[in-house]
Amino acid sequence: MSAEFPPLQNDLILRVFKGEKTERAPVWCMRQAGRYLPEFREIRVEFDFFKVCRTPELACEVTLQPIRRYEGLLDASIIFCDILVIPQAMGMEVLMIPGKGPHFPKPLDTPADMLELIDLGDGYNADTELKYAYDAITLTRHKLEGKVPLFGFIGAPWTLMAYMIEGGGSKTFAKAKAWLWKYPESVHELLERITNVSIDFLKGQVKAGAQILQVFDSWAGELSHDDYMEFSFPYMKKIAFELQKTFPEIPIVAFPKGLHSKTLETIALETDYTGISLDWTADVEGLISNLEPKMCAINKPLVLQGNLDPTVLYADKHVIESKTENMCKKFSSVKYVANLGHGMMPTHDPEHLKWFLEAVHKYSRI
Ligand SMILES: Cc1c2[nH]c(c1CCC(=O)O)Cc1[nH]c(c(CCC(=O)O)c1C)Cc1[nH]c(c(CCC(=O)O)c1C)Cc1[nH]c(c(CCC(=O)O)c1C)C2
Repeated sequence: MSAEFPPLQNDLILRVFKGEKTERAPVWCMRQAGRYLPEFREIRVEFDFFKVCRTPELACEVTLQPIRRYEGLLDASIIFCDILVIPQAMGMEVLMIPGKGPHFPKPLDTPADMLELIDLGDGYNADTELKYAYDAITLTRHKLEGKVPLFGFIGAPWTLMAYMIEGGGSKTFAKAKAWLWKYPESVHELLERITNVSIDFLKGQVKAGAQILQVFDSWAGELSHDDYMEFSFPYMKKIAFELQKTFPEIPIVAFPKGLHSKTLETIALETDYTGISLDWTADVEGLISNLEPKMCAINKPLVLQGNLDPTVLYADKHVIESKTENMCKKFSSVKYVANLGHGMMPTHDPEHLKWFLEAVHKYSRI
């Protein structure tokens, strides 16, 4: 399958995920395609958000925009899509309201509403329902001309469940968390169903040409360690297990945003994730000193990704450089992929991102 694609010219990030020491840290950014780029906003004037996701030529174009703009500075691309295409594929309506974010006109209110959800399966499967995403990935692999590898992604089951119940973003996640205590059996059924669709979707993305995968558990930090272990961990674990079983050569990264060291350690030690992406609140030095000997003992390299606070990109060049240098130093003893601790923001200045990328190139060199 991959033999049909142009040969890869920059495999830095793939080598890090294999546990190799590299000449410098590879770098990419979550939401590197998006509203902070004027060329993206131009496309969004004309096309609705999900229209862009569903039109392979448009999704490919916006995926390539940052690769073109930051020529030679980014070491990976990520397919333009959204985590909410899974709830859509399961039959829920999701709108993207400009300036506000995702909106579900009919969120799940009680477990009875789960009856209307569709499982991808016989006659209605991920291959047909999410074909647009696979076509976008295949087209993008060709159009990238082997410049950098392409990430595919999904949202973690807990994070998707939270959106499906809240109907959009939330400050407290009170509705989604109330389900955990009121309807634990239905919650596990729902998480299992989302997990199975997600596994099919990730496998389809790899078959279409994705070379690395990331699972975004953006709302992991809303759960205590014990609740994370009950309501997110088993499903996260199953996803990595199934993907590694089928595609052992494809790295898979977990981004469990907002978790503390104990839970992060459990993910590193007890799952098949190739790497863990950290946000800026993580205790990097503490995590590395505790975890590295334990990973050594199980013969698994510790690969970490992250974690500059995205708001640092509002600072001037000098501050961005010194914060990036400091970040690179903290991770220098492990296999490391530089990134932000969360996504680019619409009000970021594209020039400031360039300073960050250049600083990684400069300060992560060994
Ligand atoms: C650019 C963009 C995206 N999604 C949304 C936007 C902005 C909307 C617009 O253009 O109008 C709406 C869009 N979609 C979502 C949100 C978050 C809403 C909220 O805060 O609750 C918004 C504004 C939901 C979503 N969507 C995603 C996550 C996980 C990462 C994270 O935590 O930020 C989440 C939580 C993943 C995502 N979403 C996107 C990507 C593309 C690839 C890239 O990174 O360049 C990715 C990986 C693309």
